[in-house]
Amino acid sequence: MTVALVTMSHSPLLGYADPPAEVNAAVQGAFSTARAFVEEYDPTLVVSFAPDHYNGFFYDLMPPFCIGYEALGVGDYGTAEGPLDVPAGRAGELAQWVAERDIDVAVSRRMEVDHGAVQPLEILFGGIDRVPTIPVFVNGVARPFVTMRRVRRLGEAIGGYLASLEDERVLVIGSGGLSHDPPVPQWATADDAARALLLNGRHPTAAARDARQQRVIDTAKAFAAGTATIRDLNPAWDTALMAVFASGDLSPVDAMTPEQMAEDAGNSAHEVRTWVAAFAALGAAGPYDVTYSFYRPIREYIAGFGVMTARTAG
Ligand SMILES: O=C(O)/C=C/c1cccc(O)c1O
Ligand SMILES: [Fe+2]
Repeated sequence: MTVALVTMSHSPLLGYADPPAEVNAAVQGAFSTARAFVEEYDPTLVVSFAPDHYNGFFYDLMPPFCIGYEALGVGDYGTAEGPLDVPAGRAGELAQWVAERDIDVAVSRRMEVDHGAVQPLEILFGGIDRVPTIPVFVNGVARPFVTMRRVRRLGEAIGGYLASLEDERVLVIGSGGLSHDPPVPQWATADDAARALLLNGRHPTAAARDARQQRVIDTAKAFAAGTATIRDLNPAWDTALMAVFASGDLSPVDAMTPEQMAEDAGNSAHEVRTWVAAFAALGAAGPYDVTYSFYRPIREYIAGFGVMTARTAG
């Protein structure tokens, strides 16, 4: 049994914004390094922890966690549309294992996933159906949020299952974060039209999707120009959290609260829950070494942009 990890920020603006060439080269270099790490490891199974941005999960039924037995990319921001290669039997075993360890997870026999889950698979594998992948939704945008301790325990429970798979080389992916505050609507401040989207905005028309995406693209341009009203990135917060992940002792995340996280690092900083779950899963399989760490605050992408790779030691 071996387990390896890639955690990475995602940004739907990757194909829509134009940062300085040097920044773009640095990000592409980080992706190349992560890709080489994955190619060398050659995983037989991927467990992808990802949030959703009101493309697959809505307030008509919003679980904190969900394991997909089948999954489809929705194709937002030009990402791949269509089925992932989900090993349904393994996904069912995983859900049972986690339930037996007192963690309540929803399951979906038809999970719809957006750029949060799809982008890392495209970057690392060149597609969403190249390697058997179990998608695990971790709510990172829709209040209320479970405690960070709970997320860590979910990761540990999943890591325990992965460690039991003698015949697999498992890669866990955590997608999202770090500090960022993109204009994803929130229930408390949304108008009626936005609330309709948050409640049940599945399968929007092309025009509705374009309008929604254009708003984010325009905000990114304004943010880079220094004229947006969204919360700024917080490199100190981001790098301190990455140091916790690298240390192997995740207990400091238990003290993090949603209120303070939003205050310090923006309303989408909750996406780091996917990193917590991924590192906790890796740590449950044994001590690990971080083999690569990249960080840049990139306003054009509305993202404190981090990439880390790690694997069980020895
Ligand atoms: O869902 C959207 O429209 C935008 C999401 C977004 C924007 C910027 C950075 C991110 O990590 C996002 O998920
Ligand atoms: Fe996101």
